Amino acid sequence: MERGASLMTEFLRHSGGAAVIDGGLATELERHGADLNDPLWSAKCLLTSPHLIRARKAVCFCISLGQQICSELNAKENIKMYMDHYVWMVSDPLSVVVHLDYLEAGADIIITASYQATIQGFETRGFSREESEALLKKSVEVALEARDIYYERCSKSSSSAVGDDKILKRRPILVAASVGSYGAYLADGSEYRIEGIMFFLFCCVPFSSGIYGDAITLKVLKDFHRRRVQVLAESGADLIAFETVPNKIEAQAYVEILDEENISIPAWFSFNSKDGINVVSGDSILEFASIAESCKKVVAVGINCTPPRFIHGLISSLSKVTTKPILIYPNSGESYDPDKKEWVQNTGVSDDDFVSYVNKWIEIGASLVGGCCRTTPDTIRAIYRTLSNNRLLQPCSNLVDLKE
Ligand SMILES: C[S+](C)CC[C@H](N)C(=O)O
Ligand SMILES: N[C@@H](CCS)C(=O)O
Ligand SMILES: [Zn+2]
Repeated sequence: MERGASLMTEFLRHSGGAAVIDGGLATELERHGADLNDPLWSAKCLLTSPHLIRARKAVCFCISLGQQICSELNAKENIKMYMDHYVWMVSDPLSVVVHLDYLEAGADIIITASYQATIQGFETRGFSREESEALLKKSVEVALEARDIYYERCSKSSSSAVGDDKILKRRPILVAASVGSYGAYLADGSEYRIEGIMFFLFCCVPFSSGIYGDAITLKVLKDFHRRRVQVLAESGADLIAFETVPNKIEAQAYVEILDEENISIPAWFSFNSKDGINVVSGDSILEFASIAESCKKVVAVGINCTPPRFIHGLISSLSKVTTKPILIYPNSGESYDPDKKEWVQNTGVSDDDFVSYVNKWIEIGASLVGGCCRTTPDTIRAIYRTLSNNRLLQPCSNLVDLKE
């Protein structure tokens, strides 16, 4: 069996046959006060990292002076102890907080803040190629750091759950490096809405979302994504999450990159739908699924950022054509206004309604369930509880055990 395929099979086995994906990252960052009205959207939070990394070095220096526990004394444990206290200050605090909130809500998989992080997008903001690649890596480092802190909290906790509803249970946790589509880079919501308008110089060209116009060929998409995927694959993430894929040409580009570039970690493919029948561009789900099916490195296929009411039908369609585990992480059902970069509130479903569907989704074939935009740690906690009542959790201390 391919190493990647066995990773997901083993992960699901240890998770009792069903695993929990985290919830919306960007919208949760916003709920904590981040202003993401920016072409980089959630990736804007990564821009703080260069000076924060420098701050981390400064803290080590101060500690070494004051406590004489610098590296020449080889007192790494002491440094680590002090670092634990400073980690909130010296890391990208908001992303760590959000990843940790999801882990403590029961998520088995956390997805990095790289959805709208692209080398091209960072370069437009004046970063060099090297800095842009470092920012991509930073998105994974932040998630890995959150996982480490989480495991440490689990070790310190005497029970698997504490009074304030935090789930502190040592279990296999995967870090999935998000790759948003070319449409996400365009930052006009074109990966999400059906119709859009693109302006080229003085002419106005209507296009179907996800098609991007004739100039954006398979080759252009491969060239656009190649280096980003390579960097994320070498960053320490466990898998790549190709998310909110709006059309089959982009799925094909991803498959070819995975196959041609010797990408060392597996991936999942997740499309979104506005009608419950096709992917956003109007391409058929069956074609999308067959592209994913053709690639051994793709270890799960599914649907994200799609209203919950469409999920049942989409799982039924997918389950007829895929042999891979099916993942679903719907949004709250609210609509997105791409021009204002805002969600239209009160158009979605409550957490109770969302969670009431979960067992049915599992029953008809989903194996990985979480939430996308406008879902919160509360949504994920409710999913965890629902699934915990049904799944048979098998003891496994961490991913290292899992890989062995
Ligand atoms: C899936 S949509 C909500 C993501 C945000 C979009 N790419 C934008 O920049 O507005
Ligand atoms: N992983 C991304 C998906 C956006 S559709 C996020 O949660 O922000
Ligand atoms: Zn979303």
